[in-house]
Amino acid sequence: MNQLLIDSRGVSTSLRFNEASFFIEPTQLDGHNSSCCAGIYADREVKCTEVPLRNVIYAKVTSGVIEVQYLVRKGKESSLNLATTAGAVQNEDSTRVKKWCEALLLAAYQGANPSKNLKVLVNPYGGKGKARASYVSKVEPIFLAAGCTLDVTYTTHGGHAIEIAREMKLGYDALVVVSGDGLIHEVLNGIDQHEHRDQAFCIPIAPIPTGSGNGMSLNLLGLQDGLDVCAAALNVLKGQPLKTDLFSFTQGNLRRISFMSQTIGITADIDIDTEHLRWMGDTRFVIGYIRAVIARKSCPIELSMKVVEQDKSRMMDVLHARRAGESPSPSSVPSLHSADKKPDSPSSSHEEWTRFKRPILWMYAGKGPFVSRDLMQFPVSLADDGLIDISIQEIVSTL
Ligand SMILES: Nc1ncnc2c1ncn2[C@@H]1O[C@H](COP(=O)(O)OP(=O)(O)OP(=O)(O)O)[C@@H](O)[C@H]1O
Repeated sequence: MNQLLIDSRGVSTSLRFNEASFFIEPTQLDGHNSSCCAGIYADREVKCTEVPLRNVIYAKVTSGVIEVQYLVRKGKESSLNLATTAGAVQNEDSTRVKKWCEALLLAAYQGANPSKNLKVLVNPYGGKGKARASYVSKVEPIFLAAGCTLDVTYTTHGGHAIEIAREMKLGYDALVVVSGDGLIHEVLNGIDQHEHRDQAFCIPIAPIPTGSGNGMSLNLLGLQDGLDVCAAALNVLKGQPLKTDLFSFTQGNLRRISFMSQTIGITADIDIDTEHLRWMGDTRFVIGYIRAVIARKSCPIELSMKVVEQDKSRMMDVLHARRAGESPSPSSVPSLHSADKKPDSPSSSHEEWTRFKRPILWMYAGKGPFVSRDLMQFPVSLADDGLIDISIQEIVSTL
């Protein structure tokens, strides 16, 4: 039977797991186990804690004391926190207890190694400036509990992450970026200059959301968990690598890699004009947007694009088919273009380009869906569809 009895702070407690969950359940002191997941123990309520196996971080036994660490929520809507159940094992031989811990870990990690080799970058300047505190108090304890090897660098200046990623050793299981999207942008551009660029691009990048927008984390983990640093740390340990498109863009002679969005007009100004409002978190973008819309600053652009789809309902059909697994993701990813290869231009290509030349308030191009919690800018975007989604706000008369 897959159950262990421990003495946890004077209370006899049963630990067991099945293929979905790990259960911690106080039992009767006389050793008679309650058979369900809630009951009456003495004159107080006995509660069984059910933890999804995905949230189990580690289990070990040392000198007859077992310790299981896992992430739990205090309430349905609250964020995850690291918790520990520990106690002396009752009437069990040590070999069986060791095997029980191994079996729990095997189920919780589905055979993967919990103890990962991680390169961690922390940007103390991002968002509200709380990255260092969040990392030390919440994220690092989770990695250490899982037995990870950590190589941590706190960035000291803008551009620092480019330098680190450019020189980075290969062989990390993941590159953990404790910041917002700006630092991820730097990391990708550093990797783009790496001596072994293709291999370096294969190291998964895992965001821990401590910036302002945190679009990448929201897109990976969803609205409930996208801003939860513990959920993001869990993703580092348990997530599966996901391939995503990158864009290359050139401004003057400078070529850069972009992963989320490029924008022109007031949406670009918002980011820059609200730098002094960092203390507000992502609310700074809402304030900036309202101010800019009232000012209605016109932006002249000329845009040439190869249009794949303009019909919104057909875009939704494609999205639903992918989500339902009816249409497969692209089986092979095109190889990376070298930095000196210029994309074809409207004048050099025979393919059909659509030209747009009217005054606008903003043009937003990229992948999503979210660029921040309040802005689902690219609702039908898929990570690997090979497309850049473009939305344009023309200036319309209010008369
Ligand atoms: N120690 C530092 N001091 C000043 N700036 C830094 C430092 N370390 C990194 N930076 C810069 O901070 C910029 C913003 O970082 P980050 O993306 O983490 O936060 P954010 O802009 O608040 O979040 P988001 O991009 O999600 O809106 C980065 O592009 C980087 O150039």
